[in-house]
Amino acid sequence: MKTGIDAISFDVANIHLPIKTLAVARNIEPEKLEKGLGLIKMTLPDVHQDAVVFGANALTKLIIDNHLNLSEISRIYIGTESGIDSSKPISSFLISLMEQKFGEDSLAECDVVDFTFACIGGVDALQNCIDFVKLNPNKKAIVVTTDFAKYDLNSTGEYTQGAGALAMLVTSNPRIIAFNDHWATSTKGVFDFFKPYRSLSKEAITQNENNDPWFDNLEAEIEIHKDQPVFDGQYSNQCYMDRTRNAYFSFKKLKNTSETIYNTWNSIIMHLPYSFQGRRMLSEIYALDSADKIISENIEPADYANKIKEVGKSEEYRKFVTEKLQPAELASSLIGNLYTGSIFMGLLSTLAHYYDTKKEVAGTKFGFLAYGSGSKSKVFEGTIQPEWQSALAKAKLFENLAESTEIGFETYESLHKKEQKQSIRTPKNEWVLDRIEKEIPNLIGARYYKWIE
Ligand SMILES: CC(C)(COP(=O)([O-])OP(=O)([O-])OC[C@H]1O[C@@H](n2cnc3c(N)ncnc32)[C@H](O)[C@@H]1OP(=O)([O-])[O-])[C@@H](O)C(=O)NCCC(=O)NCCSC(=O)C[C@@](C)(O)CC(=O)[O-]
Repeated sequence: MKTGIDAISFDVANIHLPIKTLAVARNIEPEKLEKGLGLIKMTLPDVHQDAVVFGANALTKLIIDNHLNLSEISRIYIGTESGIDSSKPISSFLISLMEQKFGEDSLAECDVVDFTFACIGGVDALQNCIDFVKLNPNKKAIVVTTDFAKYDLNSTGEYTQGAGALAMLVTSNPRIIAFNDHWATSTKGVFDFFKPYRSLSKEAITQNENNDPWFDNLEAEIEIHKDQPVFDGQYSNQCYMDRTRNAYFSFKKLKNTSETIYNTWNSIIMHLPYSFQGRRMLSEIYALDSADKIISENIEPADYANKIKEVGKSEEYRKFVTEKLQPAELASSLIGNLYTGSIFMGLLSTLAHYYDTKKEVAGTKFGFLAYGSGSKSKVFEGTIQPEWQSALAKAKLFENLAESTEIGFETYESLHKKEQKQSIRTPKNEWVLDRIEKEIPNLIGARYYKWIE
């Protein structure tokens, strides 16, 4: 019995700042962002959007486009690191919104929960749902990944921002991709990127040393949780590289093979915090696992990094990137980081590209290299199924991304600082954040959403 993804839908923020505009405003060479990191646009939520809204919209599309009968859905598992409440998971919001739209108690027997492990939470949810469906082949599960990758203004993460969600139906005998049984993991507890609760004294708030506009409305000593992470960019790259390399070679061990695994993969789908992360990180694995061992096992550690750099710049590696990685990068360049959704957007981008260019990939294997800060990598593979094209006929990924509304730098900053009060786009056929309760004492902070026809 095969198990995997039967249908995919998505909802990404449909307003964007061109990366060139940001580069000029921040005095960064545009070529560094465009040609060095592969960035074209950066998406961000409108006034009425948050992680619940993106997740609810992707899930609603999945249900409607695939005529799903909700009584058949046994699980809705969410991957997210943009939780809006420390107790009530995003899945609890999604259940109430779906019941609002599709009928009271329509999901009353469905198990729901959020998985948080930075960007890899969606892969954890998927693996869990796959195992569940393997044990219960007649049951169906849904994985939703939803996030807003928000970074501080002027930080090195700023140009990698993005927002949106994907929803995936997990079934037996899936139409899109069936996953093979080996899932390799590499874990190490590190502080490369995290979102701690920060204690702020009254004095620190008054001084506001970093001129953070967020402090303006704070008066008392407070424990705050900011959407923006604390991170060390270059160290996070090192952690990404170490975990994915270890997981990749564990995967080889699990498969008990000495063959060059990436050569057996038609496409490689990696977590992409920005478009070119995969190509910048994979050269090491490429060199280490090449059939003719580009790097000799006896190489001196000092020469090792230089050799990897050399390999990364070689014509052969460039060809490899164009063939196996580039299709996954296309959507990332136009969206930015989706955190938990990035790896699945890479899958959708690859398939949408092959769909649009009429390339048949049924029967080929795709390799996945997932990463989440903190840190964990998982490596696994799947085989594209014969019905993948009909299952994705409604996706229209690149047409949808082309309709995104461009905003200027001032609007971007005012959205980022939450000073913008009026939505940029008029919502239609979608969920929106209606209000956040401020008046009723035991409901302060409760968030209400509504469907706009
Ligand atoms: C990712 C970094 C660190 C990049 O940091 P950075 O300092 O902006 O860029 P860089 O110096 O690392 O690389 C710039 C590249 O542009 C090139 N360049 C320079 N100038 C030019 C030019 N004129 N023309 C053409 N190319 C140019 C330059 O040569 C270089 O390419 P390379 O040669 O190394 O391949 C930064 O954006 C950052 O801090 N981002 C936030 C953290 C992050 O994304 N980390 C990634 C790994 S961790 C992860 O993926 C998990 C995460 C973040 O998604 C969170 C989660 O799990 O929840």
